[in-house]
Formats: sequence, structure tokens, C-alpha cells
Amino acid sequence: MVRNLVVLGGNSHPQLTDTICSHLGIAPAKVLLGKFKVGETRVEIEESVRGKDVFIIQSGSGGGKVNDHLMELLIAISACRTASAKRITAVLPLFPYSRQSDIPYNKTGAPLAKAPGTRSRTGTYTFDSRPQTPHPGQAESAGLSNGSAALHHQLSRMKMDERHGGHQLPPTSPVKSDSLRRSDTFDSNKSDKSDKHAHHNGTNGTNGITRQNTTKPPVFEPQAGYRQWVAQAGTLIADLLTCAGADHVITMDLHDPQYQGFFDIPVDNLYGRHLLRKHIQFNIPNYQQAVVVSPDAGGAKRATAIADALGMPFALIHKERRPTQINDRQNATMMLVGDVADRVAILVDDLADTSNTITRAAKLLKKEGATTVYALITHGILSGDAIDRINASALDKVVVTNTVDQTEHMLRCPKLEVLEVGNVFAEAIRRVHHGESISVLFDYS
Ligand SMILES: O=P(O)(O)OC[C@H]1O[C@H](OP(=O)(O)OP(=O)(O)O)[C@H](O)[C@@H]1O
Repeated sequence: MVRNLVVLGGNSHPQLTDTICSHLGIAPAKVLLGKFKVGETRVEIEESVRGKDVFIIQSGSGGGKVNDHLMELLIAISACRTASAKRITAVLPLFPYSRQSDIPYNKTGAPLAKAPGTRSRTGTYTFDSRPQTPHPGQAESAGLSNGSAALHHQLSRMKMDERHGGHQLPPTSPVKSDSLRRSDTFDSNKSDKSDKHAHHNGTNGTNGITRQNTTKPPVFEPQAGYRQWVAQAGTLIADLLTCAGADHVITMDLHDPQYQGFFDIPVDNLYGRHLLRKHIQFNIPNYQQAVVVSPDAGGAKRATAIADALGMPFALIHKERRPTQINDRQNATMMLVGDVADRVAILVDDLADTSNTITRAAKLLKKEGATTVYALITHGILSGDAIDRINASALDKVVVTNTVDQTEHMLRCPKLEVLEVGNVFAEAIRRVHHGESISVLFDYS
């Protein structure tokens, strides 16, 4: 018996909302979801949520409308908050933007400087920062501009003056002082004239100075190893959800489990691996002879958890990628670590987006002697031409859950099989609503 429980579905996955509600034995809340002519999202909650425990279901994908769905979710949360809901839980079967967590884009940190004259890629690194941290006396040798050199000279002189009890030392290098005036400050003579002129004309003189006497900013010239800055939206999405009024988040197989740390509200990250594991156990004959394969190092922990639980061998594909642009992600070369010859290979991963990873992995596995290749994926985003790619690939079967709506994908992909997650989310909602532990959902067999 569920009392004061309201389940409200967004536009991303109505079928999942229906499944969850039928497991809970309630009807989905009445809500009007649409758009105004201008394109802005419109949400109207058509029943009272005052004092209710509200769960809003919205997946982070579906038909390329991830941003629309996110905005719809935020507005729905805010609408329930202002309508005096007691607690609001955002249920995001696939968490949007979860691959854009706040980590340096290439995960290797700042570019490493090599010792001068080092040719090999693996040569001696100096671990110096670039541009180098300037030190007095090193300015010229480090190739700094006259202005910077003069600035460092001035700084070191100031320190020396300080040491001499505040008495100024006689100038030692008039050339450098000149260079400081020339390149980094206004020319005092010209500046004086400009100021007088400006004063005479009744202006503050800013224009005159800017036009005639300021130094142009240096042109940005990226050094070798520089990587363009890519925005990381992780914290922003977490903040948007909490600002809108969410008290709790339920999701599944976060791409980066650390993402939970961006929230200061509870986040329950359910595991899809139990569904995948059961599928192996009950649908793949002689599965103990098969080998579980992680298509990249990032998913190794997830895949080994399944292999260990089933007592199966494990192999890893290492994606060797050194991209300079974000588009280069797809240009990685792949290397297999482990033996798949004459075995069924089961690729396990958290998500397939373009399907580039799993289709390339399948080709490699077949080349290495695998007899059959399955891919078991939690989130089948399958955007762009992913379905065509799967159809044309060496993959024999792709099994995904329906954290993302698979209705359209199923029509176009005969290799696709879908596992239901509605019951898992319904049970999580029921337990959260009744204040019961949901850890059992993390570890059931
Ligand atoms: O279908 P695709 O478009 O090829 O994307 C799928 C891959 O992307 C994700 O990893 P990611 O490339 O973000 O690397 P990571 O696991 O190292 O974070 C995911 O874990 C898959 O391996």
C-alpha cells in the first residue's frame, strides 16, 4: 500500500514511467508537458502534490533531445517544489551529461616539458611547468619578453631594497628599467602630454592613452602539448538539479561513480550489472567457457565484477588514444590483453553511444579468434548512425537495458535485445518511499 506517493513522468520515456507505475500499483500523475511556440518548455502539474512524496522520471537521452528533457525535468522539479511537495526525487535511469564530469579533459593533467634536446616520446621529462615559473636572473635565458624580464628585475630589486631596510639601492641596469617603461607601462612623457591634453579637453584622457600609448596584448600562441579547454558540466548539472529543488537522485550505472560527490543531496546509483549477469547465466549456453571482455580500461572494474561473480575468464581491450581534439576520441587504436581464441566473447560496458567502441572491439575480437561476440550494455543510447554500424558489424548480438527508450531502435536493429529495468526502479522508489534500505538492490543475486 503506497500512500502520498506521486510518480510523474517526463517526455523522455513514457513507457518506463508506465511500467514503474504498474509495478507500484498506482497511476502516473497527470501532467501537461509541451512547448510554447517560441520553443520554451511548458510544464503544468494537473493534480495536487502538496505534502506528497514525488518521484519524477526522466531519462537523459532519447531522440537527440537530451537538453529539452533536462530542462523539462528542472521545470517539473521546480513546479513540484513551489506546489509544496514534501520531497522530490529525480529518477534519472540514464544520467545526462555524466560523461562530462569535472576532470581534466585528457585525464593526463598539464603537459609535461621535456629536457632540451630530448627526442624520444618517452624521453626524460623535466616536470617543469610551461610557461616556466620565472626566477630572478633567469628571465632572459627563459626567453621571456623584455617587459617580463624587466618586471622580474624590478621585483628582485624591491626584495633587495627591503633587505636593506627600505633604502633604495642605486639603479644597476638602466637598460632594463627603460625596457620596463617602454613595454609594460605608459611612456611617462607621452602620458603626461595625453593627460594634459585630456584635461584641457575636459575628458578623463582614457581614450587618448589607449589609442596612442598602451602596448598591444601578446598574441596567443599555443605551445606544443597545449590542449584546448573543454567545459566540464558535471557540477553545473548537479547544481541545477538541487537548485530546482530536488531532494534526492536515483540513477543507474553512472559513467563516473565519483559523480555522486558533486551533489550535497543523496544519490542512489543502482547497478545494471545484476541484470547483465543474469542474462549471461540464463541465456548464453556454456557461459563458463566464454570470456568477459571490457572494451576499455574505464569499464574494467564493472566487467571484472561480472566475470568474478560467474567464475569466468576476463580480457581487456586497451584503447590507446592520444587525442589532440575531442573528435579524435574515435581514432584510438585497440589492443587486446587476454585470450579469446575459440571462445564466445562477451563485451560488457556501461554505455554505447555511437557504438564505435563496441563495433571496433567486436572486429578485433573476431580477428583474435572469438567464435561469437555479444555486447551487454546498460545504456543503449545508440545515437547517430549507431544502429547501422551495429547491423554492419561483427557483433552477433547487442543486449541493452531500457534505461533509454528502445522502441525505435528495436524496429531497426535485429541484433538488439532489451532487458527491462522498470521493476528495479519501481522497487527502489518503493523502498525510498517507505524509508527502507535499498542496498539490497546493489547486491542481489
Ligand atoms: O559508443 P561510443 O560512442 O564508442 O562510446 C562508448 C564508450 O564511451 C564511454 O567511455 P569513454 O570513451 O567516455 O571513456 P572512459 O570509459 O575511459 O571514460 C563508455 O564507457 C564506452 O566505452
